[in-house]
Amino acid sequence: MKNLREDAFKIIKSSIDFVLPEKAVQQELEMIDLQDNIHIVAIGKAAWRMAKAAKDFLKDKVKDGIVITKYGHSQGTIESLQIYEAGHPIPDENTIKSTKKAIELVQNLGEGDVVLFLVSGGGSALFELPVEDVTLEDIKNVTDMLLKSGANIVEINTVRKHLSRVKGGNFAKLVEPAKIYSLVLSDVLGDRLDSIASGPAYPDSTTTEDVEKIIKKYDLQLSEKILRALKNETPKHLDNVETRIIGSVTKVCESAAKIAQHLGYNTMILTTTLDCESKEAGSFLAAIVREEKEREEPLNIPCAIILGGETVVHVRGNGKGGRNQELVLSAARGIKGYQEVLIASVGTDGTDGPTDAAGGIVDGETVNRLQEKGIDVENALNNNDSYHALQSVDGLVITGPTGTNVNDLTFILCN
Ligand SMILES: Nc1ncnc2c1ncn2[C@@H]1O[C@H](COP(=O)(O)OP(=O)(O)O)[C@@H](O)[C@H]1O
Ligand SMILES: O=C(O)[C@@H](CO)OP(=O)(O)O
Ligand SMILES: [Mg+2]
Repeated sequence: MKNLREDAFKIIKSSIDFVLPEKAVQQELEMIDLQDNIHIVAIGKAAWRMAKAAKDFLKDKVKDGIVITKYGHSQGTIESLQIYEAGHPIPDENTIKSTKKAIELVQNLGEGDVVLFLVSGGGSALFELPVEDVTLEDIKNVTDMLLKSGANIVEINTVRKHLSRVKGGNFAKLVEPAKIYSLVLSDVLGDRLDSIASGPAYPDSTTTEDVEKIIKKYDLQLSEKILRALKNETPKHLDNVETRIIGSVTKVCESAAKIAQHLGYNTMILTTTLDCESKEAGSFLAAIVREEKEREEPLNIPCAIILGGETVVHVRGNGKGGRNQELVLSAARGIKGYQEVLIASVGTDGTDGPTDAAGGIVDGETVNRLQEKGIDVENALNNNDSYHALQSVDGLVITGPTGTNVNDLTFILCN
């Protein structure tokens, strides 16, 4: 007899453990021969763990360095490195303060120096110094507007890159003539290096024309000042940078598949690029569950169907939630009444939206249980209040910050 819920938590824990950055950083550093005089700059939600792994491996070759991560994401001191925490997903004063420290650290380096740049998602909010005339307040407003617009991360970062002195390849320019060796943990679908953390050390493929299209598409109401600033073009060629991707959503899906198989499920990775509206993704997943229960297609039961990606939410309500929680709550509607089924979805970074949950988990009884509590699913979805709905039926997945960040893992279990 299978315990789907127990298995789901095993799959979540083990597959996230598999994509913690330590091993990947060390393996990459083993393959390259970095000289002395290394300066570490680590940004993003996985920055602390990446920097710790690099320092433990390179030891005294590291001259100095800086870590800029999200609040609650650092785990103590690392010898020779300055550690900072700052605001995410909206940047704050500490973002600017620590970014200035990072610039100080690299701006007078010479040709013999190497910056080991450890990049992970979250970097856009944590690493920022706006172009002239643009204030932190402006950046906060634009970020908030973009995050709620339903724009995907590539579009969001296209705009952010054109308002920044460090994003879109600009940081690499500040590091010249020193070299940059970048190790990147990808949380952008398709591993677009100029989008991950807004590509501070990668030639930017987006242009001011792309920015104009995005402003129109999402009807963004921006001031004259911001529109003027957005005319800044980003570097398209960089000569001092080498880049390697050391982890992505594919890895977490592969590891989830392995664990599910080991637990006795017939397993399939359906996609690693799920990118539609969260609610629509939920409806689609419910349709797959029904197909399994009615016809055992596409897999024989017991089965695990795994998806990776990053859905989007057009936030219109004033509730609390995240894209994974919204996805599963939406899915719960379409699997109502089915026995021995489950749908789970989590952010591998351990935080889904501005909540303390990594994501959510629902089954065929979720909607009935919500009704018993007096919660209407449609109302909760319309108000983007998936967190409180799921909380009332023990449907939240809480992991705390994981120290990695490779997008979202979603899966179905059917028995
Ligand atoms: N109440 C809500 N319900 C659903 N999604 C939300 C809500 N509030 C914010 N979000 C979404 O959460 C996203 C930020 O979540 P977060 O997990 O920090 O993203 P990431 O892990 O990609 O940094 C925003 O893009 C926004 O669309
Ligand atoms: O920093 C960023 O630009 C994005 C993508 O890399 O990460 P997150 O969605 O975690 O903020
Ligand atoms: Mg993201």
